[in-house]
Amino acid sequence: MISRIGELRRAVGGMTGAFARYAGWRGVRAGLLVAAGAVLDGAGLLLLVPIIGVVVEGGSGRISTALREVGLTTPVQQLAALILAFVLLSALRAVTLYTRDMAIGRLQTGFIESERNRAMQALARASWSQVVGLRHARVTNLITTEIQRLSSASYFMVQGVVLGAMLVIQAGIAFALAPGLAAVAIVLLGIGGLVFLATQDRTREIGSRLVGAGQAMMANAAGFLSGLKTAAAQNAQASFVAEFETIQREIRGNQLEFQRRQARGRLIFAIVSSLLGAGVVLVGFGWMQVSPAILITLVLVFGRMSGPAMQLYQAGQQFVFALPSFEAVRAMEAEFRRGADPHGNPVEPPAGPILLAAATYRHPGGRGVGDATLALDPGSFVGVAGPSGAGKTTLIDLIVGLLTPQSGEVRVGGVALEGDYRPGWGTRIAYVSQEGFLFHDSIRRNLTWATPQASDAEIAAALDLAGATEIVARLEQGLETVVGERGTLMSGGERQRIGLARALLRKPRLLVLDEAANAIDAPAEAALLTRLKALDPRPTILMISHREESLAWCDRVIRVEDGKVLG
Ligand SMILES: Nc1ncnc2c1ncn2[C@@H]1O[C@H](COP(=O)(O)OP(=O)(O)OP(=O)(O)O)[C@@H](O)[C@H]1O
Repeated sequence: MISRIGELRRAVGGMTGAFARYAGWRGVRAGLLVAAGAVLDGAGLLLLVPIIGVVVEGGSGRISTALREVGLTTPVQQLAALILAFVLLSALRAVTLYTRDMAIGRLQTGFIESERNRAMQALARASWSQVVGLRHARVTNLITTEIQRLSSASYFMVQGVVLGAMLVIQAGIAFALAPGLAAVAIVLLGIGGLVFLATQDRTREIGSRLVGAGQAMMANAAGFLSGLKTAAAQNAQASFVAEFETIQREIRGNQLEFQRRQARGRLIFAIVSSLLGAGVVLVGFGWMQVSPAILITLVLVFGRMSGPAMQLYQAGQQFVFALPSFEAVRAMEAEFRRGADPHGNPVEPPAGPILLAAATYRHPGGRGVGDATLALDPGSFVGVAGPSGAGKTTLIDLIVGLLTPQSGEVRVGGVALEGDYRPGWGTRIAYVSQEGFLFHDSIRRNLTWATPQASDAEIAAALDLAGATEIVARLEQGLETVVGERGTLMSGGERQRIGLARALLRKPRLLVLDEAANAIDAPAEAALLTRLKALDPRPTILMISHREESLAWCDRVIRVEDGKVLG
């Protein structure tokens, strides 16, 4: 049990530490506001003693004596003064709580934003070899659903701090009023806290299972959506739906179990706290001869404590339940950071040829490219050919700097493609894939995604070069037409031309065409390649293709076979 509590403590420490590091001095300010709110709350409660004293006993306490000394002799005068003080205190408390809640709200939303940004930055900086094996559903789930749960974890964590501060002050008041009685109640509360801790590893486990089920649900939905056409054509939707339903059942089961635990907690708490209240009245009245004003105030204090104590219990449970989301988000981030390149300022490599000297990259499993030696002059138009799985993409990934050779070297303009040169080289590359990679937005936004400053004239020139002017002219809304998810409202050839126009708009030093024109008919492709060859200045063009008639346009063709680069 000790080790389980230790593990839970470490997990709680991880999240609270992250929050504290994010909050910094703003956290100190919020903490002071929390403390001030609790103190004012306690002061309001303490003021009840003289108020009840005046009402019940006609004013015999120390405060009544002090009030008499300043000229407030009748109980009505004293009550009026005390109630005025109470109202002022309540107003001050309300203002403090407002400021506190705003400060906490800002911290909480800022924390979530920073966690989301951290995760995205880590993803953006992760090495390609890590990213390539990534389950998209996992990332999507983590940066949406799990970060949302993390948001509720941070809410309950902060709420726990606020409630804890209130309880400490109230316990202090109870202790000041009747030390013996309060000590017993406080010890019992402490035992309750320990029991709580010891039973929460199960709550955390349910939370972890929910993270797993959430990822499975996202993977199912993503798989279904990406294979929608195939599934619909083959009437195979039922298997996705069946899997989806199974995952839903698992999610519901976990959520129900958590709710059962919460409800059971509330039940036990309600019984124990009413027994405690009854015990306080009986013991205080029967044995300890506590004065009525103090006894009534004590009952009010305990009554007032039971709500926050119950909320604290529930907040603690909710926090532990959502904690695995924080752990999952941070685990993903750590995974990305492990293999990431240190990022400085991108520096463009000097002009000059691209050289590969015995560059080798082997994927897990041993396939890839070995001992590739090659020189590509600026402005050359080079074809890359070879059977499927031969290593063409791996070779290109080495040239563009997505992969770092495990041995050998890639040099651009005389410098090794390392450190700041790698991202710098990336800024001068345009990569066009077979799919065209369009996202659900207008053609204009798709075109200017990497070059937001591009003018209309530049856009028109790029569309012309890619042979896409006609395509856009045919559309009622022209450049403002939305292309659908992954460009599905356009044909394959149209997508490829828009993708190519976007690449040309970048005016790259290296243009990679990865089967980027295979959906365009042969005469149109010939016209396109003629225009590309005539570009002045011409970027180095690397064109992967399986079509011999396309490769015939190149100045030179490199053949890749079984991981070996020939020519
Ligand atoms: N991330 C990876 N992990 C493990 N093996 C990989 C990975 N990426 C590629 N491979 C393997 O390395 C070999 C070369 O792959 P590559 O994608 O470079 O081939 P290719 O010539 O571009 O093929 P295609 O023409 O089919 O696109 C293949 O056998 C492939 O299965």
